[in-house]
Amino acid sequence: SLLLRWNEVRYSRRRGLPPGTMGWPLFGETTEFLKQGPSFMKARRLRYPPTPSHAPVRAAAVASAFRRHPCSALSSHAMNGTERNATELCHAVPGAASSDQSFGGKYGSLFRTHILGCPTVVCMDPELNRRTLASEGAGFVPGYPQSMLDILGPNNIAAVHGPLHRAMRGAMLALTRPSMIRAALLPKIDAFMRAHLHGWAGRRVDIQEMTKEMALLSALRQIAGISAGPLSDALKAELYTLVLGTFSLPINIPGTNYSKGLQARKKLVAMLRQMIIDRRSSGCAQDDMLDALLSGNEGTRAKLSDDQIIDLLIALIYSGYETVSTTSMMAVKYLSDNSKALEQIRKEHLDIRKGKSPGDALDWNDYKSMTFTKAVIYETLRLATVVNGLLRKTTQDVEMNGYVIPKGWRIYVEINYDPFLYPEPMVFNPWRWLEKGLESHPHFMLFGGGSRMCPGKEVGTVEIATFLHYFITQYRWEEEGNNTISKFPRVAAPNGLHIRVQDY
Ligand code: HEM
Repeated sequence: SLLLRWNEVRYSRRRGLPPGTMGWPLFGETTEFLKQGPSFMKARRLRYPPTPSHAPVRAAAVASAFRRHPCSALSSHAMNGTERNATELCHAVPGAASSDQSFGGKYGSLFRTHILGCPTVVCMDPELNRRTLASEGAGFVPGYPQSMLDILGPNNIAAVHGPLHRAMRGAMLALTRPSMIRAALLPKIDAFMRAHLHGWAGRRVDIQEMTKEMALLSALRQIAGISAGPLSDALKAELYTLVLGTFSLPINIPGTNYSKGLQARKKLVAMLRQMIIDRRSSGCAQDDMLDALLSGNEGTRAKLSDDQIIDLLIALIYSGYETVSTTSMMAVKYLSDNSKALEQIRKEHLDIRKGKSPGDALDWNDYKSMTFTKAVIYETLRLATVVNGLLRKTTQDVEMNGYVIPKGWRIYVEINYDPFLYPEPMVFNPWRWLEKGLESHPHFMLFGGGSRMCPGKEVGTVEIATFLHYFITQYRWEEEGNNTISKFPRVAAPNGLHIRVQDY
């Protein structure tokens, strides 16, 4: 009790912090957070009253400065010190007032806690969140856990800022832009999915295992034309270990997931470096992402060094792997549990096949017509995502809603369960995406926002949609056995998700 009390008193001495509890010294409330997940947020949303009335520090001054300068019209170069200070803070006060009004002003939207080794402010106000993500450089940088930064490498896109981030992001966007998907990636994805889903009828399939393999092999094919075989098996083994390491405590003792993750990184880097050497010496063009990166073609303009290309390839594989695999697995699960949604999505895909012979591939127009499929994918992502919240780190004291968030704290941007944006947020309801144009809503953040918005959004959605197309039009299925699924902090079926598959 004394330790808990001491820890609270320690933090409550700081003026201007949002309400909240800090838990145990060092460990904070990490255990509760990891155990309870969304309920942890919900309980605190209800516990703390609306924020505007709290605004204890300089709120009025900042608000009046902001009134003189609508955020969008400001350029930081043209401002004097006071004004700049006011704008840096503007994502707090005015946004808070307006968003709390437009979102009902019913619940608290900010609270402090201590999770994942850092003092953290959890923000559940969609407008504040949007502004936080849009404010890289003005007080916020990505705040990914140390283990992730160490294992994904010094040139990882998540770890770099400024011009290097822009160069790496530019290279990645050039590889994943819609014209590339239409011309080069979709045909590869289509051919891969057909082969991957071939011959499942009559089998008991662990859909978790199959979607993992699918996401990895599909990415490897797009990146370097690698098909299933010894090389993909070796890459797979190292990647699985690397992923586990990125979600661990950064203690480098042999045997820990962190230490194994670092070893896996070393081996992956060696394999990718060899791949680059082989590709250069072979001299033949292969029309894949690696070729584009090595030649600086396809608008990847700024030529990257080999080390940067290697970390970019690791980022491409890592970012697309768990996101695509778990969403595909969970879409199958939600469709199994919801016959009305299954009927509707199946009709959409059978209609697409009507105009085609069995061997015809999906084209861009087919993908664009998959309205309900996209709704199913987004709803699945929202409810069972690997990206539950986004982390930012403050690089200076920052005001939010009139509270002062100290330099070096983390902001946890909660994106998926806002009850005003998503009424009955815990219910699987894909139709909500058809009603209000939620995808173009400014508070749609399933793929992040601002200058870190996911560059793989469209490729990832195309992969999941193509997988669902061939799965749903060829097969029906039933769940078998006692499958359990945990959704937080990672989506996983610890003993697999088994289904019995039959021809449709
Ligand atoms: C459907 C599945 C996907 C989801 C839900 C998703 C989600 C996200 C989110 C929320 C972010 C923002 C992270 C932040 O702001 O801290 C992000 C960033 C990123 N995503 Fe995705 N992603 C998906 C698929 C992909 C795919 C397939 C790729 C690769 C082709 C990819 C590559 C990246 C990269 C490289 C970043 C970092 C961007 C930067 O820092 O500039 N993602 N993703």
